[in-house]
Amino acid sequence: MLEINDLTLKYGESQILNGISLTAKRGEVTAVMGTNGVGKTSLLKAIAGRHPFASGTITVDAKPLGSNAPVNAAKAGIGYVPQGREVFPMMTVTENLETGFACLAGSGHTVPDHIYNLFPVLREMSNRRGGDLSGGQQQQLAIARALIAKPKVLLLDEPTEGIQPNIIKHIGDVIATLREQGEIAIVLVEQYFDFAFDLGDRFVAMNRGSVTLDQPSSKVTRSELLELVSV
Ligand SMILES: Nc1ncnc2c1ncn2[C@@H]1O[C@H](COP(=O)(O)OP(=O)(O)OP(=O)(O)O)[C@@H](O)[C@H]1O
Repeated sequence: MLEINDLTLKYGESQILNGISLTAKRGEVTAVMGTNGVGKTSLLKAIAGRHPFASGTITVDAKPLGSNAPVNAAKAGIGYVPQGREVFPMMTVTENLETGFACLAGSGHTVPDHIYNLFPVLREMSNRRGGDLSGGQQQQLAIARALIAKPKVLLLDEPTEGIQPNIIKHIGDVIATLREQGEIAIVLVEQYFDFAFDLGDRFVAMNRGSVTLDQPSSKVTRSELLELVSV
């Protein structure tokens, strides 16, 4: 379980997160929503160790994460799929996937079948360069790479952005499968409202670096949430 308590984050003198607290449980999709610039990506970057937080705590299964150390976050069980995917364009699909092993001890790891079963297109394209894949295929590769190290928490930053509808549907199905397997806490940052609304077990709405709503799906109506996260 991921627990965030009173987290603040700054870029220089600008405070962007003003005391964020939230909990994401295994086997649940926690959807973090809000308009452009409210701090959703910054929150994920803090959890993933990509940007230092100024104060507050982040724990995974009660163990605190340090600030600004991506490899330590990965070792602690954080899988991060950044906005824009960050696929290595000159490396093959298999090589991209193998970078996911970097935070694991030992060597000689091979990509497990269950990863290819979730994303069959990656098996077909295993020798193609990352940069030659379509946006949707790259998104699947980025999610698969994050799953390689068997994370306890999966952070997804706008996985539907710029992706064609049939692949959006497939990514939604994969997220639902991961939820059913019950081993990962999924934190979904998403601007595509209905995608997030259909998948979310818990909704966290943000505005100007603060949480304005944090409720299970049973206690939030579509119109209430839509009003909170619309411009
Ligand atoms: N590296 C940075 N340096 C300075 N300011 C930044 C930096 N990254 C983001 N910001 C600012 O921090 C605020 C929050 O940005 P962030 O990307 O976290 O928001 P967001 O909710 O994810 O928005 P979006 O949906 O557009 O990605 C914005 O005002 C943004 O301009």
